[in-house]
Amino acid sequence: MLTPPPTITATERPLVRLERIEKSFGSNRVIPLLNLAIRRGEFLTLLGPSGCGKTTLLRMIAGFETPSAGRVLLDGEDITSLPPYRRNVNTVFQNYALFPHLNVSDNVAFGLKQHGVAKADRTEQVQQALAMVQMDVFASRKPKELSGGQQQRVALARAIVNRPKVLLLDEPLAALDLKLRKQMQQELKNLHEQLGITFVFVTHDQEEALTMSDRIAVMNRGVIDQLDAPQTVYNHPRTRFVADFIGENNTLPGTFDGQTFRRGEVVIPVVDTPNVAPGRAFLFIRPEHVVINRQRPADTFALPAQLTGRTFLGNQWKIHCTLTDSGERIDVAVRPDELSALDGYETVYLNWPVAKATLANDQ
Ligand SMILES: Nc1ncnc2c1ncn2[C@@H]1O[C@H](COP(=O)(O)OP(=O)(O)OP(=O)(O)O)[C@@H](O)[C@H]1O
Repeated sequence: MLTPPPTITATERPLVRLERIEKSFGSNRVIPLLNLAIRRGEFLTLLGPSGCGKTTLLRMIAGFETPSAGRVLLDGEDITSLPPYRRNVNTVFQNYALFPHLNVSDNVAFGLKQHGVAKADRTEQVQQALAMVQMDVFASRKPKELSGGQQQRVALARAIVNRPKVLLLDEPLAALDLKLRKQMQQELKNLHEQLGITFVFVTHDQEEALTMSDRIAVMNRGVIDQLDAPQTVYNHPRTRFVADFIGENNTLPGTFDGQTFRRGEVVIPVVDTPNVAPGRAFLFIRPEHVVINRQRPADTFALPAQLTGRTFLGNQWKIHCTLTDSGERIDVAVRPDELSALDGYETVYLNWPVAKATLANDQ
């Protein structure tokens, strides 16, 4: 007997759905064809290099841009042609965009006033929102009397005060210095947990994406190459672009025969090969997973290599190796206390735990 399909409950239905979205500016096709389902309550990050279309995508959810084709759905409702103020979403921008002539409270109250919320309710909601971002003590200051981090907190309070269904964040921390940025990352995560609303966060900073997100959509020229949890994106990159963009990876070209990966004479066992077609393929292995053997191991594969250089990185050294067969470079991360064991060796044999490598066809 066939098992009946699972019933989709309201909580499982995606909160935001982008259906067959396309976007061009004149002849510049920024988003060729994109589908994306954003889960209710998740912290989703759009990650990718400058110009890949992250902001354009976010602005289409916000309503500041109209797709050239396709639909935007919020909670099942088609909002494609609704103006921003009629959508139950708010945006926080990199440059804060506060009204300079209004004090902190009035900045946060502005939207509520526009929507006709009564004064007493307004005061209470503003107070609550400011308290959530620890800015209640600055309620009567003007934006120019605040630091960048404080202004961004006010912008956040303004965006959450009416409890939108989705909070869109367009590189909100990019203008802050590193220390403050780290602190605000944590605060944003806390805010997300407290509010329980859906966050869609844009960044080109992979570390920020890895630490903050429930899921990351890695974008490459308007295409989502991979949409997964941070650990999956990091440990199992599905394309060469993702492997290069997230953290550091050694990339080795070769041939996949359906079971093993071959480079000339060397046969390398692989296990992480979902959707990899036989033929030309790339193996990705992180520097921290490569093992330098001084003798050729008898029981497993090994790639002969020369040690050609080293770079000090504080808590680790990066050892640069050149593969004997091809001249390609492989970097290996070692701890400082492991370094002296390599002295005097020029030819070594590289391998790695089979499960640590990922394979992909070039895309
Ligand atoms: N209003 C516009 N008119 C014309 N071209 C635009 C417009 N907005 C964006 N673009 C183009 O669309 C492409 C994607 O831009 P977008 O701002 O979405 O990228 P991004 O990934 O957010 O980059 P960044 O990290 O630099 O902000 C770029 O080539 C950009 O020049």
